[in-house]
Amino acid sequence: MKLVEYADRDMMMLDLADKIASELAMALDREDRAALAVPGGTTPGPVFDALSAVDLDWARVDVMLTDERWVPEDNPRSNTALLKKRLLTDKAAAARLIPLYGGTSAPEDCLDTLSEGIRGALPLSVVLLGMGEDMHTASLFPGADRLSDGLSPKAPALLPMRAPGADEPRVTLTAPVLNGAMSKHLLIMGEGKRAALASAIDAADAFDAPVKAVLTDMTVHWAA
Ligand SMILES: O=C1O[C@H](COP(=O)(O)O)[C@@H](O)[C@H](O)[C@H]1O
Repeated sequence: MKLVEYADRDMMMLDLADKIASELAMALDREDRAALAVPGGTTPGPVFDALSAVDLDWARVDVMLTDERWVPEDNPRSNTALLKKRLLTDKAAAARLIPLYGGTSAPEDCLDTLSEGIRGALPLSVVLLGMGEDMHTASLFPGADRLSDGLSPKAPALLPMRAPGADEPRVTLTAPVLNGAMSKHLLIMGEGKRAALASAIDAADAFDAPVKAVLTDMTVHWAA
């Protein structure tokens, strides 16, 4: 794992967007298509704003979330709504969205269809992850009902996840899919998350600190 500390948050967002854009461009030089997975939540919006304006052959890029809260797009907690509003706009509007929400009452009811779409886009060229102060990443939460399945090297690409720390059912890309990305970035801000990262590094295993499962070869981007 490599930790990059930035003097300020704005600089971090712009630098990170630039890095992701060049990694996608390199992937498109090698392959017909590139795949980018990004988090939801409160942190990545400014990276999305910067990325969406980048000149790239977006029509050859598949974009998916690392995880989704099982809520419709008109719910303010919808990660898909954030993605559509802040990333899949401007030049990046030409990218193909691989959905992680299927509109059924439970994720299990359309898991096969969603998984099929994801499998067709793998492996990921670039993954950008977020992290909560509870050390969850994507929707791999401490204490989640299927955490052990999600951390397994034999995990399917996508799993439903329910956890005491999550307000609603989730779906999440699993550890092997996240770790299979050619390039991995973790974006965190503030002292609380910096301390959480340190705790995860020191943790005995990933069950109490799921982000630990994806830290190998990770670049962590942090600003106070
Ligand atoms: O619930 C989620 O939380 C994490 C962290 O979100 P943040 O608001 O602290 O940035 C996020 O990475 C994940 O995609 C999201 O579903």
